[in-house]
Amino acid sequence: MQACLASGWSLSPPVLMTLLVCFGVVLLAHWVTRQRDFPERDSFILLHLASLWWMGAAALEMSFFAAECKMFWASMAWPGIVSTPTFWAVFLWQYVNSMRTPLPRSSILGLSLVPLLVWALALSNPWHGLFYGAGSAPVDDSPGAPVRYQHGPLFYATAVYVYLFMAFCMGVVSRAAALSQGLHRRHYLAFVLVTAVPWVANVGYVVFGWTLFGFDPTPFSFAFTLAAFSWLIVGVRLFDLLPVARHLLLEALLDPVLVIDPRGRVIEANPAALKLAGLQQGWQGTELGQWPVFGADLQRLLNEAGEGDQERPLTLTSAARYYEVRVRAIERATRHGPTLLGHMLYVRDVTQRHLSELKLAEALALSEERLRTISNLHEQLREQALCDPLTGLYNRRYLDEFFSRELARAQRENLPLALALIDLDHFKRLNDECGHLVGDDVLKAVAKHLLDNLRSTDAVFRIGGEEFLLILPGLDAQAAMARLEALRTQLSQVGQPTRIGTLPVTLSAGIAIWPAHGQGLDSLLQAADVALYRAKRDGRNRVEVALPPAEANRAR
Ligand SMILES: Nc1nc2c(ncn2[C@@H]2O[C@H](COP(=O)(O)OP(=O)(O)OP(=O)(O)O)[C@@H](O)[C@H]2O)c(=O)[nH]1
Repeated sequence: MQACLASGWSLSPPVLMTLLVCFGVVLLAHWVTRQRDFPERDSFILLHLASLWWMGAAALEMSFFAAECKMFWASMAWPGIVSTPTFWAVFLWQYVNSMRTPLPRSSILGLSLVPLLVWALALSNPWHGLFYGAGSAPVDDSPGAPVRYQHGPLFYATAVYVYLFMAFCMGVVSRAAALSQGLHRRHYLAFVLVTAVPWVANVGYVVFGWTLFGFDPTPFSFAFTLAAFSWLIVGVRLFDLLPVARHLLLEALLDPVLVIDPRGRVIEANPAALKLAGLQQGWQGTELGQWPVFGADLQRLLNEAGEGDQERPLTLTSAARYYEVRVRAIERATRHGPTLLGHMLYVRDVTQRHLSELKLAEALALSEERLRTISNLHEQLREQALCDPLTGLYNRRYLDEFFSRELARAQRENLPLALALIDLDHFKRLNDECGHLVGDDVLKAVAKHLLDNLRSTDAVFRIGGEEFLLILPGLDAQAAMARLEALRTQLSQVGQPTRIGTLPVTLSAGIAIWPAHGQGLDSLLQAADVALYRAKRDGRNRVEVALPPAEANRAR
């Protein structure tokens, strides 16, 4: 060093410019170390330390006049030259894959082996001459003239090694740019550019002999790299804004979120998830199934989840809370299709909604029950409105509805329809002699007698005090006569039970047939009434059929 200083040196503009870039890199690296959350910080700093080394050695090479001093510092630059693309590749790989874990020391050491080996080979060049050939000499006789190097096989082997890393870097960011969209794509394209400029400068120097101020232009291209990184980091805040924003978002979420790797280990959990599990630290990398409170349940859901997004209910009986778990596969697109990187579990607390749903279902069941009661009551009311309270028989109100239906059926089926008007004989006398209550008993007994002897298609109505009406679908005069005669005979043969014992009761009846004796209810009732009158007149305890209309008119 003393000898080199003695042989002369100068701080030429290229040297000053390189030192300025070095200063900028130091400032940037310092700024990065002070950031709270800077992903891939280690590899980023190592990358810049390597480039700093490279530029420092290049600055010394440019400043010293003696050719042997220049060659010494050119050899000294090699650890930086080889480490720069190495850690550049590591940084990009971590950045593109969002790897937040720091680089292990063993990896740093392993990746430093080749740069150290190359350094040793470069420094020992005077003995083997495999790095720079004997033809390496200053370009002219001027003091401090740059050395034009004759590159040996070890130089080219190292260049290939370095270019493999650079090619890897280009591949990683180009692919990331192709697979991403919008802002992310623009960021990745910026990385493509930052990677391409030093590489192009170096390829130009090695293959085409490009030089800047007579030197390898690569260290000077770091001025561009520095400017680009400063812009990306300080201007766009690329490295801290997006990850920090994502991190803050995850922290701010009130719902628990967990990220699980393909081996079922929790690699990320937001504060809500930790709170629910009652964990604080030491959870990273632990098995999801072992997590307290919900681990086993979530693991089961995860095992059951198939392809694509799934939404599943989860009830934590211990906490009396209800959740909905969204299981989302995290995949990376590869040439051979998507590769599973893990799963994201988004656990949404739906207790409030679930309880409301339960309450709603309860209210719904209650209103259904009430509706059933109301409709039963309605039915009862209708029954009561249409039935006679004493005998339980249909009353006059239901007669119109029933008759219209039966008449329509008779018309449709072309069948006769019989009406029989029944009146108890001397009922007034019975009432007077035995009392009204006994009269009621008789009315009930007669109603029962009529009901007991009806077909399912027939109907019986109480249409007046002791007056009943039978509607007998499908019966002509003869058949109706036979039915009424049977009813009358049976009634007259047995006494009717009352509160004072059995009492003899007889009835008289008048029959009218549709369509022979009338077309509507009124005309048929009138015809039956006339026939009943005849039965009463002719001695009671009789059944009479209405006369044909022509004969009836004559009889009037
Ligand atoms: N117990 C009782 N009697 C009633 C009821 N409705 C009407 N009556 C009585 O029924 C009797 C009807 O008598 P009437 O139609 O005049 O004639 P009747 O005594 O039956 O004589 P005929 O019909 O000519 O055989 C009256 O005494 C009414 O008070 C009732 O709901 N209960």
